[in-house]
Amino acid sequence: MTHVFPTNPFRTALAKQGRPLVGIWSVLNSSNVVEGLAHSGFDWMLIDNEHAPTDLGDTLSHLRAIAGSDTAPIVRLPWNDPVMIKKYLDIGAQTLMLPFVQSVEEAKAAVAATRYAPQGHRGIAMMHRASRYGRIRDYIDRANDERFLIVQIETPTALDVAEDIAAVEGVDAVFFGPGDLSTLMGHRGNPTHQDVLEAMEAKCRLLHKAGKTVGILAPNAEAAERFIQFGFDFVSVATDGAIIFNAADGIAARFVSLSEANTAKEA
Ligand SMILES: O=C(O)C(=O)C[C@H](O)[C@@H](O)CO
Repeated sequence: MTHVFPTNPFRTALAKQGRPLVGIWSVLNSSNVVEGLAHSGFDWMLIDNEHAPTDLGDTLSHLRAIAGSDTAPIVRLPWNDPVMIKKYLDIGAQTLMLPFVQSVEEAKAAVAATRYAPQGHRGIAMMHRASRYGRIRDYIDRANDERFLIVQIETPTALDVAEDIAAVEGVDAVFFGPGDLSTLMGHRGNPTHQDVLEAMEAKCRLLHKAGKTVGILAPNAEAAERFIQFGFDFVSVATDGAIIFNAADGIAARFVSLSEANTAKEA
């Protein structure tokens, strides 16, 4: 039986759709939620290992839950760390997002960690999920080309050199983090401050001129509309936690007030 290397689904979606890809951010660390959302129609889903209690083993379960759907997984690692990068690639994460990349040197180090020699220094193993436990015979030959690396631009320092970071060979896309960026621009708690939005959009224009792929996380639905209309290449429009807890808060408030009103009427 021949086992074929899966082409990178996120790269395929970017090439195929020709429109901003719509994504969802998963922080709840639940394979049931990931599996359910994988069939909602989002183009991509980010499994967050930076700010969620999600670890390597959890991510493995979530990748299994999303497999077979039309939603492309992206895994955000806790940090730009070569040891973590190796482990996540070995469990079959093909599209990685790395937080807080601030310089060309850091971007180059990230790229090198994702590639086998001679282009990089990813450690070699064959018996892992990514190679179908050794059954994809050309895994090592093709792995460098089938991974997709997204680095986050989320500090003013990184924003200043975003074109240089994006130009590093092997960086496939950059992604703005408005939460950290706004804080470090002096607007803590206000990721949709006009100065922050305009700075990211101005930089996106320059990156697009240079032919680069640019993603962004929308802190709310209005920002999501704005970013899609602006033409960012991929936009996270919601988080699983916000969807569930906002809906739950509304339902609880509605029926608790009904219950209170009814009880007051009866008294
Ligand atoms: O700085 C940001 O914004 C991000 O990097 C995204 C956040 O970390 C994410 O957790 C959404 O709140």
